[in-house]
Amino acid sequence: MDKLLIRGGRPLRGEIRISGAKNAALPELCAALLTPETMTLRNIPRLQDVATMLKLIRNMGATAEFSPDGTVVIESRELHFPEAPYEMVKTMRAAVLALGPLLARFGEATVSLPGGCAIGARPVDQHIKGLEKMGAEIVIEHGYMIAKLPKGWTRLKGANIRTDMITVTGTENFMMAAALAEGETVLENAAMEPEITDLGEMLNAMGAKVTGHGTSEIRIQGVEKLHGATHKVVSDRIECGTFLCAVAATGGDVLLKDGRAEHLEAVIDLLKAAGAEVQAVEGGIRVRSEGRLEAQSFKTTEYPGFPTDMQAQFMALNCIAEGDSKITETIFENRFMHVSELMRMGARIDVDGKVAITHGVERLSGAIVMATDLRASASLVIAGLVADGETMVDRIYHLDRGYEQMEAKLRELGADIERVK
Ligand SMILES: CC(=O)N[C@H]1[C@@H](OP(=O)(O)OP(=O)(O)OC[C@H]2O[C@@H](n3ccc(=O)[nH]c3=O)[C@H](O)[C@@H]2O)O[C@H](CO)[C@@H](O)[C@@H]1O
Ligand SMILES: C=C(OP(=O)(O)O)C(=O)O
Repeated sequence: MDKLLIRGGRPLRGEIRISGAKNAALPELCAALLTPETMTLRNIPRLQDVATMLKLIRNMGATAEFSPDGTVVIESRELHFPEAPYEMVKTMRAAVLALGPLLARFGEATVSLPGGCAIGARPVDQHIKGLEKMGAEIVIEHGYMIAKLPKGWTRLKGANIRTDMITVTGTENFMMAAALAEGETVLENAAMEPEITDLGEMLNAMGAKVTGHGTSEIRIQGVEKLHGATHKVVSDRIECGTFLCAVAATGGDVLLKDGRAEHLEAVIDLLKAAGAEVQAVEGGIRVRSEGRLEAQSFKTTEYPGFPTDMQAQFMALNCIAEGDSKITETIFENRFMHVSELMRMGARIDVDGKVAITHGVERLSGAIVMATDLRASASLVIAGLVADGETMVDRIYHLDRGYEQMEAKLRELGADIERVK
């Protein structure tokens, strides 16, 4: 199993390019199934989750060519197997995003229930309820959601859907299903993440009629057919935020090309309050930092609030900053798995339910630590970059799910980091 060996203590300098967003690429690969015509997606990141999604859609009968320049060309004229089997869903929850498009275009879908994961229970009840409001008949059998249209129906019907909480992939499933439904769908309490806006733009490029994406009320006027199109995946704000935290923690001066400051306001405001210099520049974001930063308290909330996917990385920064911080996780009930590993490196953290209090220490010391989920892994890498001596991060298959060439990018910036078997 691959591990990362990091010798800490080097500032980061230079420039790297931020990749396309995992959380936009995954729904958009599924959205390509909404048309029999050729779809071209550019700026697709080379990640384990993308490889799993491509395997999934090829398994259904679609063709998908991934070129070295990050372009994926997909054709799904017919699908002989509109299913997302457990084997694939268990390693990538986002496979649930196949449900909406398959049902909308083929009138049937069989998708494994994802089950819980390290960060929480993560049920998909809202996805099911919303699609049922559009007329879908969904039964749970043998761990699978088996969905079909009622007898005599050829399309889903538009509906008013108000979810009990804001759900990102739920909103995406409804947008894709509604694009081919009969009549209008109104999504209230919709997620507003930049990945939702990007999906809306892609659907519109395919001939869909989506308005309000990026606000809490999205309207989709269903059309009979969608056509082929080309779309460029938005840049990954979480990868960008992770590098911002890494530079703020180690000190240095880095240009993050293609980083979108307007998608990271909550994170950037907090980094500035901590004492880092962060500037939107033409074509990216420049971050500079020196000396010890001041710890910052924050609470994770839906976009445009502080993202839960950045909580672990900012916590690593707070651990070596001056003073205490209070971190409240409101999205997932079990997203502090990195705490005990950070403590093994000398961090001082108290956890009580959904609140973690960090007490800044002057230095961390390298240790063997274990990654438990994607962003927890990123926080351990940041801790390793500032720690004295060697840090070995084990189980980095989590990291490979969502970061493209993280160690190569860090090495380019001067970090002493290598992948070992
Ligand atoms: C592929 C992708 O885009 N993943 C992101 C997406 O995950 P994902 O879309 O799975 O997360 P949601 O926005 O759906 O989850 C928000 C909260 O709602 C709950 N919930 C959600 C759906 C449902 O049917 N029932 C229910 O109870 C979840 O357990 C969680 O507590 O948004 C999360 C929150 O920003 C991010 O951390 C993930 O990186
Ligand atoms: C939790 C995440 O992803 P997923 O929803 O794919 O598990 C993440 O990207 O931090």
